[in-house]
Amino acid sequence: MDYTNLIAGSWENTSDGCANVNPSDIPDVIGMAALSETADMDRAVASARTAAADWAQATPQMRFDVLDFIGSEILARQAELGQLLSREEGKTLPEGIGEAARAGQIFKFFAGECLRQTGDRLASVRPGVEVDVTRAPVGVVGLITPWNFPIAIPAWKIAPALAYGNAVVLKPAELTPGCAWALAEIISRSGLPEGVFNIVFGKGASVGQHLVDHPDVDAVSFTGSVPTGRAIAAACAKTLKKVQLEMGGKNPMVVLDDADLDLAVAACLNGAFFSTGQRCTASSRLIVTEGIHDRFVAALTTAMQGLKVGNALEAGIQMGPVVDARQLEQNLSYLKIAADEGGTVIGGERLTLAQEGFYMAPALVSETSNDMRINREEVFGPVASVLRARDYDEALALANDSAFGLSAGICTTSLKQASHFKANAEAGMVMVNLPTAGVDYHVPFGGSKGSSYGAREQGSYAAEFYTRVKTAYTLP
Ligand SMILES: NC(=O)C1=CN([C@@H]2O[C@H](COP(=O)(O)OP(=O)(O)OC[C@H]3O[C@@H](n4cnc5c(N)ncnc54)[C@H](OP(=O)(O)O)[C@@H]3O)[C@@H](O)[C@H]2O)C=CC1
Ligand SMILES: O=C(O)CCC(=O)C(=O)O
Repeated sequence: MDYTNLIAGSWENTSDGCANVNPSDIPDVIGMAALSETADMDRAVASARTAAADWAQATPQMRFDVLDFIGSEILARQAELGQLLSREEGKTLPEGIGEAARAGQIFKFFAGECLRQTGDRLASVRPGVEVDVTRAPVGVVGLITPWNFPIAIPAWKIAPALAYGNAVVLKPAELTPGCAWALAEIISRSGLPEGVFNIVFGKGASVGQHLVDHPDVDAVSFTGSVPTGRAIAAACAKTLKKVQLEMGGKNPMVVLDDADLDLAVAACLNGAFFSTGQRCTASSRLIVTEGIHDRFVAALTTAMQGLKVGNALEAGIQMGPVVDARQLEQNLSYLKIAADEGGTVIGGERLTLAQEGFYMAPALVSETSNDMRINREEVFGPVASVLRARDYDEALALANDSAFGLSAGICTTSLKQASHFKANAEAGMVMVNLPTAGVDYHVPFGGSKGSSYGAREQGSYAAEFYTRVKTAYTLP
């Protein structure tokens, strides 16, 4: 399978390619993705620019029909797309199918948004003058997406971009081109005018950077690592582009003495290890009060060690492989750093299974302190650390002592403490008796502090980024 660029409505052949490797079974090469050059990106941006004006004028019905078509087809093909996703990214098949379904639902939600136009007609402070406040598309938006949600994240950027009348250039992650191409192929048959949506495969450092720097791009939405996000924000400032960044997390999950132990263990098992821990919302710091600490660590260790690790496509597997060799090395090196700094590492061995893949056992690091690197830096693997806290107040202080602020959770049966935590946790998303990861598609997503920058993604709040507010005065 060749994953080729879609520019101005044409699929383009390219000579060079980058292999799409199955992390569960390394010899399984799923396809080859175009290794584009900056000239390809120039043509994609030019195509979007040419198509942008007409799409900005498209009726709500036209936009609805396009997005509804895309959502319906993704939902109808969720099993097949989920299989491709799990094969190229390594999350388990139920997780892959669930993510594909989520992508379909996102397009359906934003199809509805096309019809829910909002605006204000106001009286002016001047007699006889009318004031209209409306939202206009931003223009050409560049979307840069990571490998860990290879269909849902492109979906939650593309769908609002199109719904609010923008033209798009997508640069998906090199590690997971298959889902991005499948999504582009559906979009190419949706009735969307040619050139409104373009996809360019290739390296972030070359074509991704070129998209960010391009003077004809009006806005950039990015999800990925902190260093790349910061560099993109700096580059966007030079050309005064709108920019939206979703980056890392070091998400705390507080477990209080009064928590339902089984529920807390289930929430932490899910939050820390499902999707191989490769979620920016993963519960990576488990902050546990004294009275439940030892029982919690023992129960979570048993549950973690019971997780069936293996080929993402096999039935019954609960944790797939790590996405690639570099990420596996990063995870293992953080476990070594944690041990060197005095933590007790449980699990986390590299695994050799029947198939050659990037496998490791999930890991818990107990007896840690919040100044250790394992608690300050994002690992992005199936690794969670445990911190002891005297009481709720200390647990909250530890939770908030982080450069990140994406998601924060608490397990408690106390309404008082749950309410206090919701109000005082320094995070964009707060979960009570639920994992820190796994969010709804119709409400805002994003964090505070070093996790996010710019307007929120998802739900109707996405309009903030994908539109510009226009104020018009009329003397009739
Ligand atoms: N918050 C999150 O959801 C995610 C966080 N991460 C974190 O980032 C670490 C590294 O993962 P990685 O995939 O390399 O993350 P990156 O931030 O490097 O990549 C994310 C996206 O940005 C692109 N990109 C890379 N460099 C540039 C650039 N200079 N200009 C424009 N686009 C660029 C990448 O392209 P390409 O892939 O082709 O290089 C990819 O599409 C992980 O270990 C994890 O800690 C990773 C993924 C998601
Ligand atoms: O937890 C989720 O549902 C979404 C996580 C996410 O967007 C990410 O890891 O990039």
